Amino acid sequence: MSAIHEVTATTAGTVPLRRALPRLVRSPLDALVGFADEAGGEIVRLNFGTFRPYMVTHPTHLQHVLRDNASNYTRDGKGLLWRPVRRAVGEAILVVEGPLWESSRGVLQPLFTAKRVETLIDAMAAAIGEAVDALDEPARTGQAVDASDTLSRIVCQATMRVLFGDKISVPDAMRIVAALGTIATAMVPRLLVPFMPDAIPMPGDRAFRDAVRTIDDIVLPIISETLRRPDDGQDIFSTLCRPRMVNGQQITERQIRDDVVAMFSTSTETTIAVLSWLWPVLDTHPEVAARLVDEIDQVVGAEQLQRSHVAELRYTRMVLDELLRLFPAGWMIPRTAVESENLGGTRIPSGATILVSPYVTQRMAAFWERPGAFDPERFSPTAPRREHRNSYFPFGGGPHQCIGQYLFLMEAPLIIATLLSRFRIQMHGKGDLTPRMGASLRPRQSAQLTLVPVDRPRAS
Ligand code: HEM
Repeated sequence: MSAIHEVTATTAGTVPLRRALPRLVRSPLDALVGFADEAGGEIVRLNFGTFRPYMVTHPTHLQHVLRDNASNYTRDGKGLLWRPVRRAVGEAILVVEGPLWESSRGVLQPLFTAKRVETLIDAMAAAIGEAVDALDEPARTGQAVDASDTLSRIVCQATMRVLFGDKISVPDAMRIVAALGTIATAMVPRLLVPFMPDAIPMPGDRAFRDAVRTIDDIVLPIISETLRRPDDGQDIFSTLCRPRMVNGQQITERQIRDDVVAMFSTSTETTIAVLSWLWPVLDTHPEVAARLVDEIDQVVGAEQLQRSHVAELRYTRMVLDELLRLFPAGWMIPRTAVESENLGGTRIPSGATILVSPYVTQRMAAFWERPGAFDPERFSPTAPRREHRNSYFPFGGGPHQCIGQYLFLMEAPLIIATLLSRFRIQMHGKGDLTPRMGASLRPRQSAQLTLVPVDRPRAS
């Protein structure tokens, strides 16, 4: 029995509805961090009326939930919090547990190991370079570009090339990204009132349905075609369409569709969301911007970006680590307790909803100095070791740990370095670092950017 069980269990402290509600209405994300700070790392129960989840924030406790006793804290795709996500991605790797999850994870994971990702760097750098070429024209004419659209196009070109075998065209990929954006916004009312039955219409439902149809019209024909003509390609369609049995039955077209959509959404939305914070951060932290540009000038200069550059972009990586601390795309990780247990002195009843949030723990004063300050130095190799190592977990942990983390950590520096080696980027207006709550965390407004070409001869 671990130390976690050796104390007498008490009932979790509760944040009463009358105290929780006004703060949640004003600013839900600040409210969650506030409740966690006030509880000082103890498990706290949030009273949202009929929905009363337990928020687990201490690094020791969350490691227990996500990893050490993961089999007792399942994702329970049928649970309240998952319902809106399930309506979009159905039976996908992101939602289910058991044999179906094992089968999807088993076939997809080999595509994302550190070793395989390493082999994708040059193809990805080339695709990013091609997408960034399209910015030469607005840069030459001084026309502003929208940060979200620009990032979406770059990420789509890179991701469709290395993960989806160019089977989805970039314009179609952009339509899927837009549809997923609609879904993310349209599901917020249902995330806020998760106990509302599907049969009762809510704001956002129609936009949600239309967006799902847009996605299906693009991906279903590709799946049918790949099933008709199987090949040994290493892209996501070919991999998921290979025959495999789950629970004694052949995998269905619907299940393949759900995994394709989940993989599309995780591989694009997360990267776009995290990188969309770069512009407001650089605008409000000119010293970080200067150091980042300086590193990229030194390492990349006028060269075409390639594999050998990535390991040398050390400050770029520190900036990314800090972006992932303050704005982790997967900001909420819900679980359901299978059996009751005593977690760090608090009784967790069977069936309880558990909320683990990288966003919350990574901003708690108990574990981070000046938690709200953007300071990449925290991740410097010479920084003192963190007392609570597990207070940083932007990619989750345990059996469901993100399979895309190596890909992200390769792709994001390539995008930043390609852009900043070719342009000086000015953001219009003032950078605002307050996130908008949604399926992932994005700035409240997409930045408008002016790009000034860096004047130097381009090496071939
Ligand atoms: C900034 C980038 C990203 C962040 C912050 C992030 C975060 C996370 C987190 C927190 C989880 C755990 C969910 C849970 O435990 O329930 C997760 C799972 C997952 N992520 Fe990511 N992710 C990122 C990028 C990606 C990318 C690029 C891909 C795909 C290429 C990806 C694919 C997945 C998948 C498939 C899962 C589910 C794994 C499973 O349940 O077995 N993610 N991610």
